[in-house]
Amino acid sequence: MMKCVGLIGWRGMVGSVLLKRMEEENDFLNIRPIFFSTSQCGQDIPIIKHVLPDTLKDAYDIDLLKQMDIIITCQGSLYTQEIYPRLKQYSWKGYWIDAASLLRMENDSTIILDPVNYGVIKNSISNGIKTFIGGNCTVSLMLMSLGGLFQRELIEWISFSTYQAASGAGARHMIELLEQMGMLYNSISQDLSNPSLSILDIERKVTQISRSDEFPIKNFSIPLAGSLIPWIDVEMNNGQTREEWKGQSETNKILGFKNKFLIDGTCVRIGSLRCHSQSFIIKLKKDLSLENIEDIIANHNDWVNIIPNTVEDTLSELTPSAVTGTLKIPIGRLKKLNMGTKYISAFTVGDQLLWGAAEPLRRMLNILINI
Ligand SMILES: NC(=O)C1=CN([C@@H]2O[C@H](COP(=O)(O)OP(=O)(O)OC[C@H]3O[C@@H](n4cnc5c(N)ncnc54)[C@H](OP(=O)(O)O)[C@@H]3O)[C@@H](O)[C@H]2O)C=CC1
Ligand SMILES: N[C@@H](CC(=O)OP(=O)(O)O)C(=O)O
Repeated sequence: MMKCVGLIGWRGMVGSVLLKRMEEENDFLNIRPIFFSTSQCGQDIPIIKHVLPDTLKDAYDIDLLKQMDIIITCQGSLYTQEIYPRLKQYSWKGYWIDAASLLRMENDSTIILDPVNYGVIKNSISNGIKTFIGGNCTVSLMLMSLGGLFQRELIEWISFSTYQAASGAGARHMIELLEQMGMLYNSISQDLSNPSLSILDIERKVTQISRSDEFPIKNFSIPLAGSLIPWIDVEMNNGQTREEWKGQSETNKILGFKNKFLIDGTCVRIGSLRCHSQSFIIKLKKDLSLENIEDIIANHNDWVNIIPNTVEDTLSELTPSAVTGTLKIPIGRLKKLNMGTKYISAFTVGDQLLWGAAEPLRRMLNILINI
């Protein structure tokens, strides 16, 4: 019999990317979906291929939620915090698949990224684990790109610098970034064709506008357009931000280890829309040739792709604008560093709403409906 799957948070940014992917891959042919909403209960469900018309159910209706074999939620940590303990209190035996970070580090949850940790996921299912959580977007994208080096345990440590898109902060932040860009352009659009003004006159005007009271900064709290923000998420007690802390802690949990891999760096918000990029300095345990390293990386999964370290290939394949909206995981700028033959650099780009959020969830759903 087809499994009854409750979908919550499908209307949001991550959830709508998830629905689109499920529709593209005909996932709805294999499940009996029930759509929930925290705010639109009673309205029609979205029109989706292979799904019969129905009305939205109340996402706080515990009696109905209890009847689901699987619940997949992209609604966020507040919803998880309210509903998950109540379901557990009622000894609900279904599977919980969640995009939110709240339960990621719990002992009875597994972080899901099956091209990287299928074995860990299978073991968890065999051991009765019922809670499967999508990883942090930056961590998942790092593992999709460097999975081969992790799998062979060739990494001594990684230092990262990230270039994270506005979408990671949520839809309202993306809108604000575009409003900031628009306001900056509108303030100088006439000046650009005025030959008597120098670029520094124009820049001064742009800077003044970005520092003025009318500049839209409600969500980011400071300008992002034309600037960057070297701080993501809350402060930890060791100087790291929580986003930086996730690099080592989530990576090790995903791979089934406790602090085996040393990973640290700086996370930075930049003005791209939905692709996170990351620059890595890696110390390897062995001196391997670049060709060997490239083979190990390229053979790890179907989405990672080595971009030759040339200007043409880098500019055409290794940018957010080339990758946005695709499942591609390009990795390039691979080279040995002056520090020694075991030190390499690499640069990767990935869509943080696909591999960084929605795709691992729909793949986990498929693993569960096939067991
Ligand atoms: N943004 C990201 O990159 C990532 C997010 N996550 C997790 O996923 C959670 C959801 O994130 P995200 O999708 O960005 O959140 P959104 O704010 O886009 O959506 C969350 C919910 O808000 C409600 N909502 C209210 N008004 C609207 C509207 N106008 N359009 C769409 N939805 C609306 C919907 O619930 P309803 O239909 O019930 O009203 C929706 O499910 C996050 O809290 C986080 O835990 C995880 C990884 C990455
Ligand atoms: N914090 C990430 C996005 C995100 O939602 O991460 P997490 O799922 O770990 O809370 C970013 O801002 O880019």
